[in-house]
Amino acid sequence: MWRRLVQIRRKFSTKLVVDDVVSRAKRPMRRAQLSSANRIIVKLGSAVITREDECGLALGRLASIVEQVSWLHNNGKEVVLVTSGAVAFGKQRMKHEKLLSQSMRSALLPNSERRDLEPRACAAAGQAGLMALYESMFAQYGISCAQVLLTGYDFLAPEGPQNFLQTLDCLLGMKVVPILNGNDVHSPPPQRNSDLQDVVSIPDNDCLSSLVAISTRADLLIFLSDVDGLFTGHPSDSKSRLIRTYYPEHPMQVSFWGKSRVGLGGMENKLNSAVKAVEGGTPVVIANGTKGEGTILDIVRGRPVGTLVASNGHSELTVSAEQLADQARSGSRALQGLSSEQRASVLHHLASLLVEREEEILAANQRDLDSASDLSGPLRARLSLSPQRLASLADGLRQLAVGEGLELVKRKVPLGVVLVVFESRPDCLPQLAGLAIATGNGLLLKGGSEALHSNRCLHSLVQEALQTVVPAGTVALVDSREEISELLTLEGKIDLAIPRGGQDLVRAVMEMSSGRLPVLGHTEGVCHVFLDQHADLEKALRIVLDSKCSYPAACNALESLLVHSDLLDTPAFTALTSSLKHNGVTVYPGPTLATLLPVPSPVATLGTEYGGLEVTVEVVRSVEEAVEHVNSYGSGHTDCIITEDAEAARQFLSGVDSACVFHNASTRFSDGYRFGLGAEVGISTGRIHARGPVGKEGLMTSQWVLQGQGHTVADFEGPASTHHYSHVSLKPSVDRGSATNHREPLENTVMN
Ligand SMILES: Nc1ncnc2c1ncn2[C@@H]1O[C@H](COP(=O)(O)OP(=O)(O)O)[C@@H](O)[C@H]1O
Ligand SMILES: N[C@@H](CCC(=O)OP(=O)(O)O)C(=O)O
Repeated sequence: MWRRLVQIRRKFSTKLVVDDVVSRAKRPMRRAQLSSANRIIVKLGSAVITREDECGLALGRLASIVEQVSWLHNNGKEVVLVTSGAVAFGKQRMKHEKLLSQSMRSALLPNSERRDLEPRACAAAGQAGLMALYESMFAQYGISCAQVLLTGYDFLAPEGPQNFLQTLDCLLGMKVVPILNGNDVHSPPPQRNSDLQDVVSIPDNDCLSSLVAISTRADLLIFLSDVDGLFTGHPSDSKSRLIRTYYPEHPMQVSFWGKSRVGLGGMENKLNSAVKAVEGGTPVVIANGTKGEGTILDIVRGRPVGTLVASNGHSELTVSAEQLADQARSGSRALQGLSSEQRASVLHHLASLLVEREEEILAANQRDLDSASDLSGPLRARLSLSPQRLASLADGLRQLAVGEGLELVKRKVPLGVVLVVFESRPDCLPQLAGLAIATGNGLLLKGGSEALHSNRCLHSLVQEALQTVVPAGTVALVDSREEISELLTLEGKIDLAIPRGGQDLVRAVMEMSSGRLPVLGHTEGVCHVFLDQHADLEKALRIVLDSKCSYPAACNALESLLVHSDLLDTPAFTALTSSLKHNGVTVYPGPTLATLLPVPSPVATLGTEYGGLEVTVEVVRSVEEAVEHVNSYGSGHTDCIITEDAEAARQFLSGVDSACVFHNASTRFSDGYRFGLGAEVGISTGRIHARGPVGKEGLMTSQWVLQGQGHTVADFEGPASTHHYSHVSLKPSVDRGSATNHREPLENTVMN
């Protein structure tokens, strides 16, 4: 079968393939681009068309497909249907006929003349029924359709495929939906091993669709089958995974066996046909046509449905999302195999590169800043790098490199592969890479497009530092948003997703992953400082100014200042507000303050993260009220009380339910580097164990190691038990792989 296909293709290619096919084929294709596809070929496999119980056509499914095709057609797209199912449907009809006439035939015909169900005869019978149905369904939408039956000769004729192309053009021009199938009646008899010279049949409709896609220069070919797409192995095997994107330039390991209930070609043939179509310039999506409604429209809208087979633009660097995850996983394993000294040397190398290549990094950063004129003030501030920032990043990496190696029984192990999506701040990149290297994790990074050049520059330095010891793919930079949505569905390939940015980003990541991956949320920072009536004015001034003005774009900057009502008429309050103004800070009164002082109208909403030189000032009457305000309007990030009254401080620190609660200290201390974590994965405002600035421990999990000497549970439990659990604390044991310095003593169960 495949030899015949190759033969047809070879002949076909020499006749038809036009120059621009090569350039069309080399265009990289992303899902989002599918929405601009104009000419779309939809191929329906036999299993989509016929019912599972072999009783007739699957009317519900077909109606939904016809409805979607009609919608596309009525919205200006040129849709060509390629329908299989004539043989399968015809077989059902003929079986019925055969049963009816069985007794008569067996009486009249000698054994030698009884015939089995002949596929060509079945196709002839089935095709008429199929077309009748399509006609009546399309008529519901006011659309006419036309039958086009093709053979290999249509492609191989001396004059080329122009005859049928002209017919197609004419039909499309007249807004008629062409419905294609192979002309099975012209096939050689099934038992004959055909002479390749005389081949006029096309092996199957996957092959036919790809030939049609290439010759009509279609923008998209959709294969609808009875499985969700191309899997790494047979879909019924629990170890198989759906492949979301397949780049022919980077073939993946796929095994094939079996076909659909009634299919002819099988998945291997479908993939081969898809690859040919891609080489001819048409991207392909293989998806399930038997479940759910709207699959075709979802594909055309660029949603991550099925498997996209497309060119990556022949880029050596582009690999699929899954391959990126696989590379990061094997990189993580390689990192785990390194000694702590080797890992520390990578971190030191990266730290030196950040300092030595300062000029290169700042130039890349300047390119981003130059093209970011429309970015809001806070985002622009976060985007900007400086020599000081690079020096402190380098310092943080050197801190990460210090490992003491503590022996643990419940040992710490890397999570595996972590995906971090971050906005604006390029300085996140070396921090996150450092944390991943220190903990032995593979890392996939997606930064904002506004920091493209800075991120690429910093990532190349990470690769440079890494490549002497582990594969470069251990820390990968992901290019497109589309890859992120694919990566977020890769259960088992990615162990944790961390969005670092505003609430919108966190929400988008959670939605895209829809519960398939654990997500460690780092959301906004609406930090409060409460000025108690027993505050020291001098401390208050220093803390408030530092919290607000030292880096207003940071998530740990002050956004809401709460002032005890007793301070309102004091020189302390006046001094504080005028010094804020003096430092360029715009003050917005809260609703209560607005009723007490002759100030302009109050802020519309409390709990705003300004990210710039702006602050809300509100009045509260007690510590309890301050605590309640913070818990209601804060984001659970960092909140501080300024007071000399120990009881007030105790009340605030125990009442406020945030990741970080401070007494007489700037909110800006809330930071992984300042907490001695070297660098931070992010600041978690969630309530799981990783809370506040999350350093290496956020990228680690644990593993229990049990050393026995032939112990069984029966030795400890039940009437014949000879041992008992004593749960005595033991000395810590070995820490696998990580160059980390876990100091917490862990308890171990001893069995005697
Ligand atoms: N690696 C694989 N991924 C997906 N499907 C596979 C794979 N290997 C074999 N198959 C089989 O391929 C079938 C789809 O191909 P095919 O029988 O040609 O379908 P259709 O009739 O829709 O053209 C599926 O039903 C599945 O059983
Ligand atoms: N012309 C044949 C095509 C068969 C075919 O290619 O089947 P499938 O592999 O299900 O797409 C028919 O209509 O049954």
